[in-house]
Amino acid sequence: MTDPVLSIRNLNIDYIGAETDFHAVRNVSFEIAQGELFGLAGESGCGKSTIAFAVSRLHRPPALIRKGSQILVGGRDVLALDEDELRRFRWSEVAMVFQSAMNSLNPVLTIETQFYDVLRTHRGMSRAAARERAAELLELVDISPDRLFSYPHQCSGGMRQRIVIAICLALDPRLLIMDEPTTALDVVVQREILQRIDVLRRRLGFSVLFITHDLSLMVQVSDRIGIMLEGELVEVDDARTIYRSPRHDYTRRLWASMPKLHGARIGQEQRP
Ligand SMILES: Nc1ncnc2c1ncn2[C@@H]1O[C@H](COP(=O)(O)OP(=O)(O)OP(=O)(O)O)[C@@H](O)[C@H]1O
Repeated sequence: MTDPVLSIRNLNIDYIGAETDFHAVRNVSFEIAQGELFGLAGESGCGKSTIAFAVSRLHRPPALIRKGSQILVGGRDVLALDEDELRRFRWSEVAMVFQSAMNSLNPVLTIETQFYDVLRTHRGMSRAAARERAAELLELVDISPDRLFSYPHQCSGGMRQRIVIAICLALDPRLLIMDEPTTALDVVVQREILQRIDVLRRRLGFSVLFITHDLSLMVQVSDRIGIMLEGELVEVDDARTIYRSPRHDYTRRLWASMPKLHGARIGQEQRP
């Protein structure tokens, strides 16, 4: 793989306890290429979110990244960034969409003002320029620019989540981390949002780290998938191979627990 967007090497993360420490992420290494959609799967508590938070340095005590761990984004050593560098790095290099992201919009501000806050703070944009850019970004996620003047409560859950994604894309990040981004939404809306992400990453070239419990959606949308078990990454392969010919017994059991797949992979539906 030439110049991966994300490179994780020997990542070890502990949760420090009063009596004992819990080794939540164990010697994990993987890479994500430019434009690649990488899915991370595994049972609840296996360490997926801990990795997602560490990549954007959003982990907080008691989480502690052990010495010897390495996280590079676009070749930069994320673990060595100081506070100023981190502020610039977040949003512009890596943006993160959480499960509850749609509730993270400020209820008393219009959508337009929320775009403006990000674009003014990070790019020094004027209100008029920010409005123009915000309208373009809303169109990317299939939302009419008229919505700029709505408040979050006037938008549906699916629309709010797409607005958050549009705000995340405002600064052209290299990597979008999506941790259970659509879990609170109904399945049709979930699929529509992932289809849109798939089209956008092909068009704009950003990479995606995608975490979900919806394994069939993950298989359909991902290029490669990593399987985690009790803090370790036990298998990584392209989505088709890992689904059809899993090597690890745990991966087999994981697939056995999910409903059978019907229909084409999302990316294939988009291709002519
Ligand atoms: N603040 C914390 N203090 C102590 N242990 C924690 C803390 N946060 C997470 N853990 C533990 O670390 C392990 C990994 O948690 P993590 O949230 O990364 O798992 P996950 O795979 O994302 O789970 P889920 O799919 O349920 O979100 C779990 O055993 C969890 O109990």
